[in-house]
Amino acid sequence: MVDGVILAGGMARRMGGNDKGLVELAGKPMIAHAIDRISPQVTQVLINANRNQDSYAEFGYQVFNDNESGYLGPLAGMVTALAKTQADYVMVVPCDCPLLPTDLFIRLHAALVAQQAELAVASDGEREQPVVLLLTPKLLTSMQAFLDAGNRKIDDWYAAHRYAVAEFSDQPDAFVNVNTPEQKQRLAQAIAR
Ligand SMILES: Nc1nc2c(ncn2[C@@H]2O[C@H](COP(=O)(O)OP(=O)(O)OP(=O)(O)O)[C@@H](O)[C@H]2O)c(=O)[nH]1
Repeated sequence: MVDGVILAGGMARRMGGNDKGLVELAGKPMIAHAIDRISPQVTQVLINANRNQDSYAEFGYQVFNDNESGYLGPLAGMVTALAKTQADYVMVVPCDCPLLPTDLFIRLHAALVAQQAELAVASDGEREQPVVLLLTPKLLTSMQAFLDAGNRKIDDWYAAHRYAVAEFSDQPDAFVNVNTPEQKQRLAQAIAR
């Protein structure tokens, strides 16, 4: 079993505070693009959101918040997901990457197994994508302790583990990420072409 967790719990300051997952891109809310890419690959989709939960629930999937006071960053969403999952794996993706690979799970899993790793992270060939991870529930204790100690940087957390890297250099746009209204407009134009 694989839970696909879509992180939509940020403040989206660069988007002017508009809830990024609900902002429209090419005719549908941004998170709907991630759902379309991820849902065929996982057993169930879970949405991690800290506001507008009723709107997120309309997509038909379970919605959960960070269970922490304040916005502590994506790690807080991941910790909560690992604490509640019943699945063998949790695949985490952000809500603001509309072109995620349709073979994301299979390749993260293959890398994890081949490299006998504890987790796998995606890379675009140049940079690791710290919010695109394949995790197992065993990692909860370590992630919770890292967060409780005041740490927030995901790559610092996983660097202390045996981690595999799955490269997607064959899909150069896979992790194109939308943070600002200008980036959103550029991507909408590219999708329309
Ligand atoms: N659960 C949760 N997810 C978060 C939090 N902060 C960011 N994220 C998610 O992590 C991913 C990357 O977030 P960023 O773009 O760095 O942060 P953001 O808050 O969405 O946007 P900015 O405020 O413009 O930096 C997105 O999917 C966010 O929804 C948080 O405090 N909790």
